[in-house]
Amino acid sequence: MDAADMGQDLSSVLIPEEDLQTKIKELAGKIDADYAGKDLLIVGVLKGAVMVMADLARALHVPVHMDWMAVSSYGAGTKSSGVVRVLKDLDTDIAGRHVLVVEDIIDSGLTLSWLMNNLKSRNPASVEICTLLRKPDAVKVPIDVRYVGFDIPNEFVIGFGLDYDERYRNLPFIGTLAPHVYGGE
Ligand SMILES: O=P(O)(O)OC[C@H]1O[C@H](OP(=O)(O)OP(=O)(O)O)[C@H](O)[C@@H]1O
Ligand SMILES: Nc1nc2[nH]cnc2c(=O)[nH]1
Ligand SMILES: [Mg+2]
Repeated sequence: MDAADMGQDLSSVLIPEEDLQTKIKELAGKIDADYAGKDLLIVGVLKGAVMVMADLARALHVPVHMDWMAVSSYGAGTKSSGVVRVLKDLDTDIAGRHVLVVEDIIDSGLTLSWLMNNLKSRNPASVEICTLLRKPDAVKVPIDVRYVGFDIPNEFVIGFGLDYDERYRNLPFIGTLAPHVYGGE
């Protein structure tokens, strides 16, 4: 599916595919430098982080282990419920490990704030965050983020892993959804 196929659902392309790929390679370069000589576990937060995790992992040169957690706080809406549900836990014991959490977006920050507390209680050697997108104007809880791709405006975005009611995750770019799709103005 491309922008043309989306017809009237898409309001605009916010970040084109090429810019996403360039940025992910840049982030991978920083991570490679910071974790040289270390044993790194990258943890993707399902489902949104699937695309960034897959592309980031392939752009990294340091050896990595990969694991996944599935958490959800948005359900079918465009607002965080604030209640984080763990749908799948890690398979890995992270005690003593260097962990890098990979996310698609920090919006209110509620998901990652909860997740970081949860992961820190398991005594990793270190735990840091890499997020492709962040909405500075929407953050409700301060989060210490080591790697950020793009700071974006406070609009509901879709594509590159991000869904609206489970649709649009497969778009190769980040777009904004036309308000009529989710009942806005
Ligand atoms: O900073 P926050 O306001 O907490 O929002 C960010 C979270 O919301 C989305 O996940 P969602 O709960 O929609 O699940 P999904 O990844 O399966 O789509 C996104 O992937 C982040 O995990
Ligand atoms: N699809 C999507 N999911 C989100 N979860 C938190 N913020 C967003 C957003 O802007 N878009
Ligand atoms: Mg998510």
